[in-house]
Amino acid sequence: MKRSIPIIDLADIGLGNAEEPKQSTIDRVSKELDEAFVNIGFVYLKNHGIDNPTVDAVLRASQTFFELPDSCKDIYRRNSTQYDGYSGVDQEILESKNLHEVREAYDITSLDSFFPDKHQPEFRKTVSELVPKLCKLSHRLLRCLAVALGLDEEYFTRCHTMMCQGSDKNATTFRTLFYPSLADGAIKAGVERCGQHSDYGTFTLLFQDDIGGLEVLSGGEWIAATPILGTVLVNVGDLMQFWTANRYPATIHRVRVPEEEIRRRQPRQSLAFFVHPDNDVMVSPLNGSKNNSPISALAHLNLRYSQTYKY
Ligand SMILES: O=C(O)CCC(=O)C(=O)O
Ligand SMILES: [Fe+2]
Repeated sequence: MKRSIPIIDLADIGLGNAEEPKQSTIDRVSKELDEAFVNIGFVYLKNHGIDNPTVDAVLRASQTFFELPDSCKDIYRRNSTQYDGYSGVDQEILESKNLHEVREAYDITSLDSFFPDKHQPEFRKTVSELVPKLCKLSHRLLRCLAVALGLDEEYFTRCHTMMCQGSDKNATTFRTLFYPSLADGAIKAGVERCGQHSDYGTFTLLFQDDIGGLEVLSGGEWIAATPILGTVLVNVGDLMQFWTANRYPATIHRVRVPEEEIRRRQPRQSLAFFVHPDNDVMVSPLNGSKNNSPISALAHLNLRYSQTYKY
């Protein structure tokens, strides 16, 4: 049977609710998250409390930045020692067989980081509205996951205390992605928008526009992760898979170049929030398995980056 990505209603765990969430909601959401992560590693959340205008404002400000000439964007390029900033087409190849991955991105690990203020001041303003909400929502999900795994409710939040305070402390990254129009000709072998990969950290939150193309590999089949307005998509990262001794799979996903030319001509945008533990947190499987030695969150991430970035 073809699996599908479930939708969970966060109800009073969502950020819209001023009061503490009810224990019954925490218990229900924890159970549903556990089921979704065990079965497919992906889930849509509704009623998360991050409003569409806040998300749309970042998408619009990002688009203006990405449409600048390369000579401007080059000023903000990230490199092997400086995680924050702009990456151009082909700078990150996620699937080694691909010749081209036609994707641009801008990464932020701290709101004090360097932003393209001179060329696009709205970018800092809109990202600074959204990122604190992403941190807050992530903490609420980390609590539910601890409950789901039978741990003390603060187990994971204690390991994620420095999110968005700079990559020297915690590598959690807000990334705005832009997949340019692929106007010319047919689809070519070895050209993707985003090659197949799993994410690296604890989990990822993803907002996507309505263009589509994201697919998730489950039970040997590719399943479309169709955009659903008002939801955020959450998926398990490699480090969480290791932490949970494979209970939660870091599911492989990709973004395909659309087959219909009319859709290929349209750029696609998404916003990803890659949640990582604090750099010095030592991670080992929660079930006590001694098959692998513990690894620090930072060492794990550096290993994964070294496999994908072309500098
Ligand atoms: O753009 C998307 O929808 C997904 C991007 C992604 O998987 C990633 O950047 O890790
Ligand atoms: Fe990803």
